[in-house]
Amino acid sequence: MRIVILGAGAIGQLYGAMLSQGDKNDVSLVERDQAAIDAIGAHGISCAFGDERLEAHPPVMRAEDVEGEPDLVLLCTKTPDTTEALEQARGYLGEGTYVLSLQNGLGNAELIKRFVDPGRVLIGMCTYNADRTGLCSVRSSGEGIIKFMPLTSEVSDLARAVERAFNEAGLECEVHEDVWRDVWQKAAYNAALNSTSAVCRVPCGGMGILNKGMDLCNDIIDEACAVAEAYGVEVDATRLKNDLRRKIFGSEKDHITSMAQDVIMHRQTEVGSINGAFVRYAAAKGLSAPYNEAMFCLIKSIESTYDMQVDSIL
Ligand SMILES: NC(=O)C1=CN([C@@H]2O[C@H](COP(=O)(O)OP(=O)(O)OC[C@H]3O[C@@H](n4cnc5c(N)ncnc54)[C@H](OP(=O)(O)O)[C@@H]3O)[C@@H](O)[C@H]2O)C=CC1
Ligand SMILES: CC(C)(CO)C(=O)C(=O)O
Repeated sequence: MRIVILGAGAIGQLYGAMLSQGDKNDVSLVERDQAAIDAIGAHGISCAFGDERLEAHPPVMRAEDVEGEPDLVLLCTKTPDTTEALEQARGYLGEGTYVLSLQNGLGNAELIKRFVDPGRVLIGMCTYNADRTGLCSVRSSGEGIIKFMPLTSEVSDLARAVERAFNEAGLECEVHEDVWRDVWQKAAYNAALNSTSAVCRVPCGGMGILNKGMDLCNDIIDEACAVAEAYGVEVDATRLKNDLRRKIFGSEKDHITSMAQDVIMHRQTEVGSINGAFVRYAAAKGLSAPYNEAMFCLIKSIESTYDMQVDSIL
């Protein structure tokens, strides 16, 4: 399968390195950061899974250098960059090209539908984690699952081939007719963990240190799940809260959430499509979502004051 990965950041490098193993797939990455293009071009990608290391050398380029039309475009930019990335991909989005988003947050399918027919939109979620450790290196606990669905709920041969490609690459993956419940649950999980860990600038394990931190995460989850239910999506808040507790004391303890990575690196975050989305979806049903709104306002304030923040007074 010919795959173009849009965004050679943390998760893009993880997928890129794993999917390009062997000779089954023809994988390339598209990146806008020239320093990352140069580093990956010179050294390849290095993925660390504890003491194990995987090295891979997939080609990486700018959008204008992609030749031909891939079978699959795998979106690995942050959500505020999706529109720009797909604009730049217009030249190689062919009649047969599918676009898959496993990005966090809500509203990703709506954005992709502006560029390809709904029949070629694949939407889902991923619980793998990836932390950048350099321009061309990442680390991951290596644990997780990917679930996705065709937006039209018709599971095509291509969707099955995508599922197979991920599984053969060692990334557990399932395609179903409907994974909206998983997408909303993942968004609720991120609304709690990503925003709080980003405010505190700590790895996930840091949120387990104080019961108060866990209580706040649980309140955000309860509120996000109530919004999901208002849209007819049945989510299991208790399971999510247990999952959160298990992961922040276990496999995700050292992971720095993608939103905390953004705040630490002074970048724009995905808070608008995570906590912000719950606030908007709640308002559209006449509900309020005060915990999510507070986290949204805090992260937006942090984002807009990077150049004013004080690290020391001496
Ligand atoms: N990291 C993780 O553990 C997980 C991440 N996710 C999701 O995966 C997605 C990607 O996250 P993550 O990998 O952490 O993000 P990163 O910020 O590490 O990577 C995104 C990359 O996309 C690049 N990019 C932005 N715009 C374009 C463009 N127009 N063309 C080409 N490249 C572009 C960025 O470049 P630049 O540096 O210039 O901004 C950056 O290198 C997000 O939606 C996130 O929520 C989901 C599960 C886990
Ligand atoms: C925390 C994690 C890895 C969820 O499993 C995530 O989605 C992120 O860092 O954005």
